[in-house]
Amino acid sequence: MIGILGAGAFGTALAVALAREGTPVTLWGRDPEAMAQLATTRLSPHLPGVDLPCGIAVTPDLAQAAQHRTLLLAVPMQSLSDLLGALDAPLDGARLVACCKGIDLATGTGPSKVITRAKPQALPAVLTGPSFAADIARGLPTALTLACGDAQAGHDLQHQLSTRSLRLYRTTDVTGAELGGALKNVIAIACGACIGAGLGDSARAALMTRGFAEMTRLAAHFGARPETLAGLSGLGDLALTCTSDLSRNYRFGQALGQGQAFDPRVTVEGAATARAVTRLAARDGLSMPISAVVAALAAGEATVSEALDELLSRPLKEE
Ligand SMILES: NC(=O)C1=CN([C@@H]2O[C@H](COP(=O)(O)OP(=O)(O)OC[C@H]3O[C@@H](n4cnc5c(N)ncnc54)[C@H](OP(=O)(O)O)[C@@H]3O)[C@@H](O)[C@H]2O)C=CC1
Ligand SMILES: O=C(CO)COP(=O)(O)O
Repeated sequence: MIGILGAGAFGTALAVALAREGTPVTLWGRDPEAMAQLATTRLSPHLPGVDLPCGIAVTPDLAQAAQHRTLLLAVPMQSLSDLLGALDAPLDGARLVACCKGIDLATGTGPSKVITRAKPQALPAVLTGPSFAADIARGLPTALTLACGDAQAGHDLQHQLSTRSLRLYRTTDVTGAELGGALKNVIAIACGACIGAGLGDSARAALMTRGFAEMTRLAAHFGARPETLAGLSGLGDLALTCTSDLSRNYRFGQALGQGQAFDPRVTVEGAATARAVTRLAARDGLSMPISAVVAALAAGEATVSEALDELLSRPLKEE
């Protein structure tokens, strides 16, 4: 049995994929009314047209959902710490799999360190990589990365969470996997802004490539392996998110590029992560120019044309 904490798009999609293949799931959401409605209709507003299989038990009771030994944490990055704080049990030995992508603004760390800080007796892992919730819920083929510092536990989780259409690759490089997933959202905002402002596909290819260089630079600084960044959790997710209208980060960037408003209720992980990255880069003396302009753009502190000037006026250098 698996507990999924967070009944938004991703948590619900993972619940559907697992339950469809016979794994019983307890899906927890914080809004009792929404959970009661989900239990009755078996339809989630996050996944139109997808029926919840009967193997999913829906609950607003956090303690009940958290009884399982494997818990998928599917809330936005900036809410992860609050969610863990709301869990009274120490969760000794439980496998806590972060499904969020980002860097925690309060601590400047990724989800695995947030988990360890809150629940030192639990085992942290990360599930990340290129996948839209809608695709997973429809049973379309997807490949993700399961990262866990404990190789045996990672192997077990890989088998527990893989389905016929959801194929998990494993790694012990947790830092690389979580930084790839966090940073690709920042670059996706830049690419969305580029396309939204009519700067063209060539400029987007340049942003993706130089963005990938930034991702690799920051990740290497924190001890990640380059091959992890070149895998599903880095390059794979960068390619998906920088080129698809299904991405919220990309659409947020497009709205910035077009000078249009964007619904503040939509989860856009890259905005806070760009700020967190900019702080880390300033602290550690790293060059992260695209992240810096995305942080300024997202905060309304720069226009797209100012951001472009900033990037294009940098000194010419070796690739
Ligand atoms: N959607 C996707 O395609 C994918 C998403 N992800 C990642 O998954 C994570 C979650 O995204 P996603 O599910 O799409 O986001 P959604 O906006 O669809 O859902 C977020 C859910 O988290 C809940 N939530 C927010 N804050 C808290 C909190 N403090 N305590 C408890 N619950 C909370 C929300 O509850 P409420 O409704 O009550 O506000 C909502 O149900 C993100 O990090 C994202 O990057 C990863 C891969 C794919
Ligand atoms: O992480 C995702 C795809 O892998 C989802 O991207 P968005 O959060 O930008 O929608």
